[in-house]
Amino acid sequence: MEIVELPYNVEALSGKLAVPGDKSISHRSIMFGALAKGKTTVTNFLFGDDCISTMRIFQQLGVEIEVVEESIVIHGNGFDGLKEPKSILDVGNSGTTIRLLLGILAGRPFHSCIIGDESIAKRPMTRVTIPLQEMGAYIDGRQGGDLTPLSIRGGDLQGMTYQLPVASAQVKSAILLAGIQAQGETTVIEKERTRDHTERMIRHFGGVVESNDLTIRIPGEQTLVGTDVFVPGDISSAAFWLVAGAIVPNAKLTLKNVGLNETRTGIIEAMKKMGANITVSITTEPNYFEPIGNITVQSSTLKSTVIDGDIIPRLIDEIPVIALLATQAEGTTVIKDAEELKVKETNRIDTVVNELKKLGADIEATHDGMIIRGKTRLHGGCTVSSHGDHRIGMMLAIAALICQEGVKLEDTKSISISYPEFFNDMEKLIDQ
Ligand SMILES: O=C(O)C1=C[C@@H](OP(=O)(O)O)[C@@H](O)[C@H](O)C1
Ligand SMILES: C=C(OP(=O)(O)O)C(=O)O
Repeated sequence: MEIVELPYNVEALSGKLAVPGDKSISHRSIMFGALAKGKTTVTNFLFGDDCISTMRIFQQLGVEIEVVEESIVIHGNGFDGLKEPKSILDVGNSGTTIRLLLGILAGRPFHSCIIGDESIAKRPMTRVTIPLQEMGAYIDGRQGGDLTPLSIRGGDLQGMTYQLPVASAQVKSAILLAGIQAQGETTVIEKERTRDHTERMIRHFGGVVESNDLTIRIPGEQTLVGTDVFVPGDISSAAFWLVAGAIVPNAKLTLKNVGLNETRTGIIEAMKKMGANITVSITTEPNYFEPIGNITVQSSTLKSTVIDGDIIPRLIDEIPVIALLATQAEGTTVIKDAEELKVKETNRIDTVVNELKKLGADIEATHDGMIIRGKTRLHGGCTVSSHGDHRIGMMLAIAALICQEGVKLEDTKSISISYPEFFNDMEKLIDQ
């Protein structure tokens, strides 16, 4: 297993950086490009392992997808353009790929087998397979269709009304992707607002979907039309530099062209509440389908906070790095209502708590989050592990920047899931 010696005791960070394309939007750009009729060109696509898994799967489903210079060109032939795959579809480590794919395949009249890696094999799928079966798809898998390997044969879908039992954009999106192919209308009622990239992308590809607070309605049997997509920078990747900028002394960083969709900007609100010195400016035209802008962060004096309730889905993937931020805030920070962390790439409550403790943090796990007492000096002088979870690996690499002694990071390969250039970008910010 690869072990990397991380930079530590860093005294300054500076520079401007364009973080890689948004992972959620990159997945969807391939999917919608494949389902639309005509040509779609995607620029600033994230060439991370998860999005490459999505691209390969749609190629296996018979869609012509080419990489032209740094862009992706997709020649979609509509929903009927998807063909029965001759081999198993492997989603790798990607929860977004498997759950949205199930929604798409639910309406296709053929059989597919789906597998993923060891982490995917533990992640719950009945949250999507139950509603999709109710709409008319045939799905089976280990433990009553909850775990991979899964097999699916799409059916003639009927629209339905479904109240989401969990706040999950992946579940919402799977049902919308089935609903857009079904007979009649489908209504999804969310528990809390989650990222709305699927809804925005349906409209961007000429489709119809109505959202009113927590209720989303989609008419069935729609046709989508190919279009161009510029993928905004990923705020979930920018999050690592936002926290680095706030906790490293003498830091001033600007992150350019970051997606600022309000269903994703919880981290900016939480950091501001903690006293972080952050400024944001939107740079896109008001009618672009996703808002984009620049964020500047500087070294900050931080205070503790409570993070709970409906902000959780708006910063769910940033909680590991927010926990690190809280170790540098004066007082006790409480993160709750975040049980969903247990079913990510790892159980992120346990991995965050165990790994940050090794570095000297005062942090404890609760049933739905964590409690962090600050401000602590992180000592380092040990080996930590990503446990194969990209967000844990990057959070630990940022933690090392403020450690007194060297830190070794085990299992760094996972970082290429969402941020293949992470260590190069880190070097740029330390060097300048
Ligand atoms: O729809 C998406 O692109 C995602 C939704 C979230 O998952 P859940 O829907 O399981 O909350 C998030 O954690 C994941 O990284 C990406
Ligand atoms: C949870 C994540 O992704 P996914 O669910 O797509 O594996 C993530 O990127 O943090």
